[in-house]
Amino acid sequence: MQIALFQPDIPQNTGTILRLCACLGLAAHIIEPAGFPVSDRHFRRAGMDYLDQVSITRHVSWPQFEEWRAAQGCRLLLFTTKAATDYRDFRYQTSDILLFGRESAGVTDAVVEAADARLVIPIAPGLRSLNVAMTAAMAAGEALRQIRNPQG
Ligand SMILES: C[S@@+](CC[C@H](N)C(=O)[O-])C[C@H]1O[C@@H](n2cnc3c(N)ncnc32)[C@H](O)[C@@H]1O
Repeated sequence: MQIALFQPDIPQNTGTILRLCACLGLAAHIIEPAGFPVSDRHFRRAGMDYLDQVSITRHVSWPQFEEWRAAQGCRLLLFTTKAATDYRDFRYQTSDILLFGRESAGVTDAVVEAADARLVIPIAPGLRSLNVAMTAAMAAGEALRQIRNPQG
């Protein structure tokens, strides 16, 4: 199970998600451009000392990420408010990549098209969306629960 962030633009959210990845043992992927510097140096300056515990791969563009993913043969599961499938009804695999969109604008149509599945965390009617780091935590929690307890 891996986590990918599409062009993140709020560093605090990315930091929270990288910490989640470190604590849960998940690899992280950042698809650039991001709205802030994503070099190791900048993360370290921001005090993210647990960075040593997480594998972070930077992809300079969406096409380059897709090239890498094709070589890996991993499914791409897009979390989006514009999906019909409840994330609890989907069957996850260990090799899946969970993808989350940019805070300000979500993802592009090309990303929506490329995804193997589009999943939603149902929220109260009339409300826009969850925070992206909250979404990542809920998504990773459900996916890992299923993978570690396939009967459950
Ligand atoms: C703040 S939201 C983006 C809102 C953006 N205006 C849009 O139209 O997508 C940031 C990211 O969090 C994730 N997200 C937030 N709420 C979600 C939900 N209820 N279900 C699935 N994903 C969600 C999605 O990956 C989304 O791209």
